[in-house]
Amino acid sequence: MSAQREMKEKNPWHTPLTIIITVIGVIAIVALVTVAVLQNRPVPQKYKYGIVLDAGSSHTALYIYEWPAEKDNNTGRVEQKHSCKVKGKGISSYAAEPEKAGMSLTECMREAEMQVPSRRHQETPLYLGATAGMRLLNIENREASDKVFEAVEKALQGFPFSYQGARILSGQEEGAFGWVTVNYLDDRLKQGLETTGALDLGGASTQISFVPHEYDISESPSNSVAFRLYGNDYNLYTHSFLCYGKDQVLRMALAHQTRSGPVTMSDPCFHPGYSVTRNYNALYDSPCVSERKPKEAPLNFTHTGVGNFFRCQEVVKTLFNFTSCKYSRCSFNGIFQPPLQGSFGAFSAYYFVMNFLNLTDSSIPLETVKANLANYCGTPWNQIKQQHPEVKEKYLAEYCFSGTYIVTLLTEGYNFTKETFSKIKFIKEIKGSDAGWTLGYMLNLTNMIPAEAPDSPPLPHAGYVSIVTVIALLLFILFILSLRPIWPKCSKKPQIV
Ligand SMILES: Nc1ccn([C@@H]2O[C@H](COP(=O)(O)OP(=O)(O)OP(=O)(O)O)[C@@H](O)[C@H]2O)c(=O)n1
Repeated sequence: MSAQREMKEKNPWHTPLTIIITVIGVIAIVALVTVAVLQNRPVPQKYKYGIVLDAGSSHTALYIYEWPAEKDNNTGRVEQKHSCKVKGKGISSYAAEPEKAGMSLTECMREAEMQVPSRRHQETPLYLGATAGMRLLNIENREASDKVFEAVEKALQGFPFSYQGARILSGQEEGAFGWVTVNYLDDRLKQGLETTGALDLGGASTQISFVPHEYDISESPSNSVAFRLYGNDYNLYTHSFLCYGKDQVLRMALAHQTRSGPVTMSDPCFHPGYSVTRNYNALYDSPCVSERKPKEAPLNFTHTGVGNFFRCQEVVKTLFNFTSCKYSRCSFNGIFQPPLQGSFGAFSAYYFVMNFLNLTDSSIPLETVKANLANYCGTPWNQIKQQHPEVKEKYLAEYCFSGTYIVTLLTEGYNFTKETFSKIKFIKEIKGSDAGWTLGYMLNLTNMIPAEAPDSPPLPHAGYVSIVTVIALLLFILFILSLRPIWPKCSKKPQIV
């Protein structure tokens, strides 16, 4: 009994020093892991914001973007937080009463004040970019266009954001930024994947942008834009056709069919039974058609529908000039276009129209698209109105024309074939953000896409904690092993001292 007690007393594990060292070691390791976990736990996310107003020909839209505050240096994803459609027409339609252009933005700007946390207002950049409507007004009446901008600037400066200016984007910028948006949202730029082309159809202009494969696009410098993004070089082909947006091209089609100044015009692009009175002066009040105005014409003409897709296609084709091309190859109107490459995203009015016609599914063959359009255009106007009582008549009447224009532009204009047509995806948005030029514009102006690839990201939180824990455990085991000299000897024989 006394020998056993003596054995216990001599067991080195039970010396106070060993116990103290072990306890301190364990506490130190637990403290190390705890500090690492607490110090690096994800803090509640803070965001920064940017606002872009897209002053289009048909309407203005406001977009609010947000991104994690710590990561505006290239690694955080910028996403659309909110959008607001300005009531009424585009700012270019306020040429005669410019103050109203400024006032029209108030409601959406108030929404923006609510959406962006007030502590971020002052640092939030606010941009306004105007597209083809203002390009046309600027051509037609420079003074009026300047007055509209003055009014818009004044209105925007009255809000608490960091106003960065209002300007007209060139067609090249509009095309290129649309391409940046689509490829940024698809994560193709950061990953260096093959890019998607961008097809944008507005009210007054239309853009095509893509990176051609092994084709020298320098033969037309005005159609090429060079980018270095995330360490990759891109030579982008882009072109914007002014007057080939869906509203202006409709004017051109009506002008073409009324060039002799008739009292009544039968239009294959409108449904049978459709009939409205149109004013000649109003129709020709645009630089896209003003030169075509007939010398002698009555005040009005009666616009009636016939509803024939194939004849409508013939009308649309007359709006494209295929005769002259000074480059190795052209799309139309003597504009250089390299061979189409890869897949395309088609947005804005491409989407609105094809979505209305139930033709956004890429698996629908081109021939079926045409057959559906032929059927749709041939449907009597009364029946169309009955089927879509919720759609404004003005828009409803134009879908036959718009659908025919889209198919003709893509196939005859840009040379999509029945094989390549299936590579077009009609899209409204990508991962919750609208497809369009605004996001690309803001990313560019805020330098949020770096030319070089960002440094590889630090370890994620979970990885960091795991590594600290494993290292701490290893240290603990090493510590225990270092105490080997004072470990009790494992012998069956009691150790008699
Ligand atoms: N639900 C909708 C919304 C818009 N549109 C039409 O789509 C066209 C283009 O709209 P948008 O992309 O907003 O063009 P804008 O920016 O106004 O034109 P642009 O870029 O040429 O200045 C316009 O004819 C508009 O009437 C439509 O058919 N259905």
